[in-house]
Order: sequence, then structure tokens, then C-alpha cells
Amino acid sequence: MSLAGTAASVSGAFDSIPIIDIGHASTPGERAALARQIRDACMNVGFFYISNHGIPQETIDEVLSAVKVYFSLPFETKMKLYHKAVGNFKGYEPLLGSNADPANRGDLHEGFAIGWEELVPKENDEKRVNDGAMAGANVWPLEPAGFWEACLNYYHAAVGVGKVLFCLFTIALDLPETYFDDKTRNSAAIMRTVHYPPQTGPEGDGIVGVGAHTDFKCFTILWQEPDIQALQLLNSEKQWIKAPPIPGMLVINIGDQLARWTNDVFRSTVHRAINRSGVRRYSIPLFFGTDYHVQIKPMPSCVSPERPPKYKPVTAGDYVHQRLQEVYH
Ligand SMILES: O=C(O)CCC(=O)C(=O)O
Ligand SMILES: [Fe+2]
Repeated sequence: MSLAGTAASVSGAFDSIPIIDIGHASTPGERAALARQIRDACMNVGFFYISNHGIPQETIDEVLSAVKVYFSLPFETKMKLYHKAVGNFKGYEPLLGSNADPANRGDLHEGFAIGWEELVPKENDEKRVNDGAMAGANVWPLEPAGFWEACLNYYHAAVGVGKVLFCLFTIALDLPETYFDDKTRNSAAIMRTVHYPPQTGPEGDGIVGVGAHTDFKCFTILWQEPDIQALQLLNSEKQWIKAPPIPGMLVINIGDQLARWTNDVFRSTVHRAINRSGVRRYSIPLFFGTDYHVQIKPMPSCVSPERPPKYKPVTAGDYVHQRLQEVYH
């Protein structure tokens, strides 16, 4: 059956989240089976865990310790790089500075956002030329020393995982493996390091760590701090399903860009984070999209007479820019 046909019979009433071992993603004989698992996960849940992702524990430990020091700095120090002053959705986002769910009053987290940057600057870096509405360089705090390096090391490692995933997604979507190559040359990936203070207010006060939302790039690679439950996913029965951190694994979820590319064959699942653990929680999402100048339009394999295109074509950069403006309004 075609992808569009199969999608019609999928319910989305999941109660658990699949775990997929991507350790053998570069072995050609393994890829087809792996892509099938990914297709099932993306059609039914929109979320999955990956094990054997290859990001060294040291890289994770270093970014986590830098991030903990950074967020413990005085408010005024952090506000020197306030993202609205920086102007391109990069830099520091204070507590309650965003609101992912318009029904809520604000998100109880602070964050620091970066985009692509070479670890060693290149003389002639053409990268920014095509970024349109999303153009602009990273900014970096003066302290802690090495913050930028720890962040960029993790960023590049996660982008590497993202490239592997893009390839697996194309196989899962019956497309040539190279389909996204010319659409992901610039690695249009935004990484946020995020601090969620413990939430102590009454239930239903309209303030949670991050309110119910869908992500708006192609997919998200999320590292969450071990031992703290916060992330929850909404299934089609309107039940919130917990997505606890699993040691050594990352969470992957489909975002709205890939839902648009796939005419909703891949599910962009609503999720939120509530930190009632009593302790601070840190997480690091990396949102990976197609290059900002690329037009997002439904793939032929995901359109049929019974499943006509649901979305008008849109340029990735304009789309992301508009969605970010809504969240940080
Ligand atoms: O921190 C988390 O667990 C989720 C974060 C999230 O959903 C986001 O930043 O889009
Ligand atoms: Fe999210």
C-alpha cells in the first residue's frame, strides 16, 4: 500500500514510545529494516528514542556542566545577550519569556539559543547568504570560559546524528537516499540549552515548563537530563503519555516541517514539559530543518486522490521565522 494509503489507517492512540538502535545506520544491509522501524514510529507516535547514537558522553558532560554554570549567573549578566536585543532568535531567553501554548500564561524555563557556526572559522563562509529571515551570527557569553566550545562541540555532534536521521527518513518515505542532501547543505539547526526550575505553583495556573506545542522544524533531537521526568506527549485519545529520560538515549520527534513535507503521513505530536521533580532540570533540544531558502511542499509518495495536499508550499525560513515570532511574541 502507498504511504498515503497506510497513513489513513493509523490511529495515533499510542501508549508507549519505541526505542530504535541506530548503531548500524551506516551498514547498507541494516538500513531498510531500520527505516521501517522509523516509519512505524513516525506514523504512529511521532516520537522515538534512539540508542547507540554515537555522541560521546564526554561531549554531553561538558556541555551540561557549562550550561549549569551559565544559568546560575546573575540575571543582569545573562540579559546582556537578551535575544530580542540580539535580534535573530539567538542568545538568552529569560524565564516566562516565551509562551508555547497560547492558552497558557508563559513557559517556566530560561534558554540560550544558537545556530550553525563552524568550530574553526572558515575564511570564506558562505553559510549565511541563503538564510533570509533567519540570517544572523551567534552571540556568546564571556563566562563560563569554554561555554561556546562545549555548546558547539555538542551542536556539531548532534547535527551529525541529524544527517544520519535525514537519510533514514528518506528511505522510510520511499525516496532516494540523497533526497535531502541538497536541501540540508547549511544545516539549518537551532540548538537551545534550557533550564527548567522546579515548578511549585498550583496545578492549572497556566504556567508550565513548556506548554503544549508542536515543534516547527523537520525533527528535534532532544537530550534530557537523566532521572527527571518532565516530557509528556499527547496521543490521539487526548491522554498525556510520559517520555522519561532513558540513560544513554536521545529523544527524536517529528516537527511540523516534516509533517508538511509528508502531508501529515509523519505525525508532529503535541508535547509539553512539566518539572514537578523538586529540582532544577536541564535539557538540550536541537531543531533540525531544511535550509532556510528551500520550499517545503508535499512529497509525491504522500499525496493521493484520497489524500490531497493539506498545506500550501512555504519557504522554510519564512515558516520558522513566523512560528518563532508567535512563541516569543
Ligand atoms: O525539555 C523538554 O523535554 C522538551 C522541550 C521542547 O519540547 C522544546 O523545546 O520544544
Ligand atoms: Fe518541543
